[in-house]
Amino acid sequence: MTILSDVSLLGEVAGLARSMPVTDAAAAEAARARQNNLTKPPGALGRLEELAIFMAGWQGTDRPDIAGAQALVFAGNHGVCAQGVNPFPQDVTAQMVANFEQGGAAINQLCRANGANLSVIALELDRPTGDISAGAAMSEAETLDALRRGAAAVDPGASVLILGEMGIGNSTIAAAMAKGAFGGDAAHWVGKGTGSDDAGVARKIDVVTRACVRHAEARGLEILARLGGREQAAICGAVLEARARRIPVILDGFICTAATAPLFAADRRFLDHCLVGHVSREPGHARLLSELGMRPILSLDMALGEGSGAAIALGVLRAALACHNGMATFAEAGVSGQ
Ligand SMILES: Cc1cc2ncn([C@H]3O[C@H](COP(=O)(O)O)[C@@H](O)[C@H]3O)c2cc1C
Ligand SMILES: O=C(O)c1cccnc1
Repeated sequence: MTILSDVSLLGEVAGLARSMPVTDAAAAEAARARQNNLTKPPGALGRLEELAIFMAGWQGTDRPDIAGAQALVFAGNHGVCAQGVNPFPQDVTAQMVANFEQGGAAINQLCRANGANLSVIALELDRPTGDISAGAAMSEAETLDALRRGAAAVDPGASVLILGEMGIGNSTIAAAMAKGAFGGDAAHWVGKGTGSDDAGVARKIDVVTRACVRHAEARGLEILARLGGREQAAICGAVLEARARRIPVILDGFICTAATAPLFAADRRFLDHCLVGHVSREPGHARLLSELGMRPILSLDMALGEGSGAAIALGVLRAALACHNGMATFAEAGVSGQ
């Protein structure tokens, strides 16, 4: 059973926001009180203190744990590649999935280095979604199917969930989703992706502009069906399932964050349990984070995807919780307070 088991129409997803668990204010307050008693000047661990308190609220305990970290990378292919928006050939999606399975990608190393258990889920790579500049990416049934795949992939026992994506052409999809949710010029959302030249970026801007004109009436989860893709829908499904199970989520870069924009557009409370691991070099990401009111944990000039920035941020979260759970209080250590 997942949170989506009883959902048969996309329009029903927005209604789930009403019955979602919220952060446990008492647990967060107890964690804040503990932080203020630890042997350091108040607030001296800065953002690490806020991260520990955030984890406490979602896990519902003043001593949050991070032992079972799960990383999920969803892969999909996109019909919009027919528009020449991708420097690398579409076959690279499946080739990278094989590379993930053999342990050879950046995300494999970053999960190993930061203690996350990685699974890769390929979503019908031999059947790309529709070209968003010519029609809808997915039907309602296809969207629901990918949402369910994402929800089903979440380990109910995970202490934190890292999300990532792989899909050649999906920096164009991310720009279209961000524009669909927040408006603005396509040029504000489009970037080089894997290394488009100026002509390639101009093509991406044109495609995103045309797609958003075609799908101008899309709202909420319809943005996902019309302008998104399977890995984007699976990310949304995983975010929803994690929320139902009170599992905090770390989103990755521009593409992963943009995947969740339809949830935010449907009901902004859907992303309350999500952190953003890093701000990507892709210029639309900082703009998107400002629209979402989210502050990234890291800024490392990365533009990779795969969940890479989120996996590195897991290391920061681990450091935050090591201090929170392991430090002595002033009383325990016999250190004088103020
Ligand atoms: C070898 C390789 C590994 C990757 N890992 C993530 N991406 C990233 O690049 C893609 C998006 O960029 P664009 O829209 O320009 O195609 C996505 O698959 C994303 O995850 C990769 C891309 C490549 C080429
Ligand atoms: O920020 C991202 O998610 C990103 C940017 C470029 C290429 N792939 C992913």
